[in-house]
Amino acid sequence: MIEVRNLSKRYGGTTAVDDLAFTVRPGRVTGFLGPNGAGKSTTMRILLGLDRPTGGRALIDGAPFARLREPLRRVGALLETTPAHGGRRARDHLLWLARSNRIPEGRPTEVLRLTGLDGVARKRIKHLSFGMGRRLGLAAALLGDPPVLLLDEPVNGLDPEGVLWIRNLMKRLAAEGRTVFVSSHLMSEMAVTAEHLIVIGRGRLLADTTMAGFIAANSRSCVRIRTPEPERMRDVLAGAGIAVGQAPDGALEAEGADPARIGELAAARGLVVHEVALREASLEEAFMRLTGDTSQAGGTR
Ligand SMILES: Nc1ncnc2c1ncn2[C@@H]1O[C@H](COP(=O)(O)OP(=O)(O)OP(=O)(O)O)[C@@H](O)[C@H]1O
Repeated sequence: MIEVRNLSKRYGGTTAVDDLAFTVRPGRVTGFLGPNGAGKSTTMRILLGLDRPTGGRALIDGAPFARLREPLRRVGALLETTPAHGGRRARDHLLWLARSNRIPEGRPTEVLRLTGLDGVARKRIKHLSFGMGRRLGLAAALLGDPPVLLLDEPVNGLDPEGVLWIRNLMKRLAAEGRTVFVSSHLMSEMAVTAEHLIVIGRGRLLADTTMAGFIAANSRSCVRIRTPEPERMRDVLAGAGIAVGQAPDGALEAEGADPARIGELAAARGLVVHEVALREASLEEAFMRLTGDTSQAGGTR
């Protein structure tokens, strides 16, 4: 489990993380969202002992990273820039990591298979494609079979097959009972991957909730109506107390209305309708609504 307690980080006059507190639990994928400059990478770096907090604590299984014994067995991490020696062969890189962390020598072969890299195990890292490099980063993260995984933008720059593969891998790792904490800018991807969300803006916690709860709380669904008699439809709906707006393509839109009720009203007045469809709000819309006024990068105070 990951615990962030009253965490703050200042860089000179910039507050990157501001009294942040949340817990990431095992058994599900937790998405970490926030506009550019919200403090996601800073929080992840502090969790991994790569940066020191100005105040508060960031704990993995109850201890700060620096106090973890055999850290690769406790937490696996994929950062946007995972350093690896380009001249080294993929398998040798993993062997070196395994030896320096008392991980069994057979494990590199296992994680190479798990990440689909068996065929390139002997290639030098600098000759791997971008996607293969990401897979190697994941192989290193999984080397110690850790119960906690921290992944910073893992699907950035991957092709659709790579994106799908990482999505399924994250879900499988969570289903095995691991804590999977993943940051991403890709809302559509998070919507189908994460069950729980931590959303921050300007270093502060904005939401800590289930995916479904987040969308329900921060968005409004609307009913789309297409009819050859829009003016009459407007009047009928207005008479029933339903406010109607207009979509860019000319269709009518009724926020928070019930499609069945609209269908019944139209039928009662003999109105022709070509479409009455409920349009559920997306994670992206909910995110924009919540973070709208926090999305300027930076937090200078
Ligand atoms: N080493 C640093 N020195 C000075 N300021 C920094 C440093 N690292 C981050 N910041 C600032 O802290 C704030 C948070 O940055 P951070 O990279 O953590 O945000 P983020 O949510 O990961 O953003 P992005 O989505 O753009 O990656 C930003 O204002 C950034 O400019």
